[in-house]
Amino acid sequence: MNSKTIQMPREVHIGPNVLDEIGKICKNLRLFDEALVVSGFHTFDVAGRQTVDALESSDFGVEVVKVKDASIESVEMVQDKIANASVVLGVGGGKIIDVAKLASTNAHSYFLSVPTTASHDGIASPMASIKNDKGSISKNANSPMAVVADTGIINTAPFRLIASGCADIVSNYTAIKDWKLAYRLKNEDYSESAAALSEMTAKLIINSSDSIKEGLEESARIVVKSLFSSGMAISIAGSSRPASGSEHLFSHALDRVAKKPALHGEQCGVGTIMMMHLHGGDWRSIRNILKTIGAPTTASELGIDDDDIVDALTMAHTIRPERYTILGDNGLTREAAIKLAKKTEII
Ligand SMILES: NC(=O)C1=CN([C@@H]2O[C@H](COP(=O)(O)OP(=O)(O)OC[C@H]3O[C@@H](n4cnc5c(N)ncnc54)[C@H](OP(=O)(O)O)[C@@H]3O)[C@@H](O)[C@H]2O)C=CC1
Ligand SMILES: O=C(CO)COP(=O)(O)O
Ligand SMILES: [Zn+2]
Repeated sequence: MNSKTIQMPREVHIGPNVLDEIGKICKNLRLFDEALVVSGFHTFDVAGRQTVDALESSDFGVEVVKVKDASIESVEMVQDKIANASVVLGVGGGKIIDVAKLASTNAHSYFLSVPTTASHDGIASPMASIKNDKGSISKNANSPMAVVADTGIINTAPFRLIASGCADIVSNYTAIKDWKLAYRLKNEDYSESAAALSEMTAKLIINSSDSIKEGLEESARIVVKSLFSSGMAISIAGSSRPASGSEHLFSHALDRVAKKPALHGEQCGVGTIMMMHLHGGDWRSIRNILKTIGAPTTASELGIDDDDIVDALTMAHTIRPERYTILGDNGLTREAAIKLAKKTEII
């Protein structure tokens, strides 16, 4: 049997005010001297500056780089700044964490994931989703050495971001159905334990959906823990398969065609409703869960034109042709896409 390596974070720090401890956390991990903080144009004010202050008070020299998008150019820009840094800290949402994760992997530097929101399950995963002119590619990267999730900060993020994180997890349901299909039809590698963990995480969010409320620190904690365990499913699989199927291809396609795309998890949630219908599953219950969480369930709630939904449905299968899903090798015809989006009341 072939050997396999599974990477997991070494430490997870979660709770209010853990960000103030980040200097000590780095030192306990035997990281010293120079640190590079990668953050976003909003998230620097939310948590980046506080990260710099905490590191400086533990005697780190700190450089800061702000990133706008999750492109390969951003990864290269960050990589160029790493030079002497013993550790790279990604402080922000999904795109910041992905860029810092991949740049630190390429530069053989350690990486700490410091999420400012619970909007995506890349917080602890060993993958980075990088956008290019074809949509999105999933690149292997090192898992973070540690995750420092300050639920006091995450809790103050707009609730829309937390609801989006829940929808990203709900999408595990169709991702697993697609994965099983690819296993049966294409003999693709499949991991029972990764699939079970991914589905269990989605169930956990559904069972907690009534208690996920705006402004509750406990809600932020539940969602972060679920995103973390979804990331662990990705670690076990060694690919994003357990958390990304046809619904994610639809979201990546929307990122290309929509004038103003919505949040990643929001788009994946709407995609899950439609892909569950294609799988012959209970799409209405997926829609009800998303509604309970407060995530969008229609094109207009996403702020996306009906035509863009249909275009994204017809091109989704082209985004990662190697990832077989319910969309098959040829995808949906325009007529089938319109029928699907209407039947599920997305448009
Ligand atoms: N690697 C993996 O395994 C995975 C990767 N992903 C990827 O993650 C990305 C989605 O992440 P997501 O976080 O939704 O999107 P973004 O990283 O684009 O963040 C969305 C917006 O939220 C802002 N923001 C973040 N935190 C706060 C806060 N506390 N208060 C106010 N604003 C805040 C960001 O600000 P700013 O402008 O400062 O960035 C940004 O404007 C996608 O690119 C997706 O492909 C998703 C799942 C798994
Ligand atoms: O978003 C992800 C899992 O939620 C990662 O998936 P992708 O590989 O499709 O970018
Ligand atoms: Zn996702």
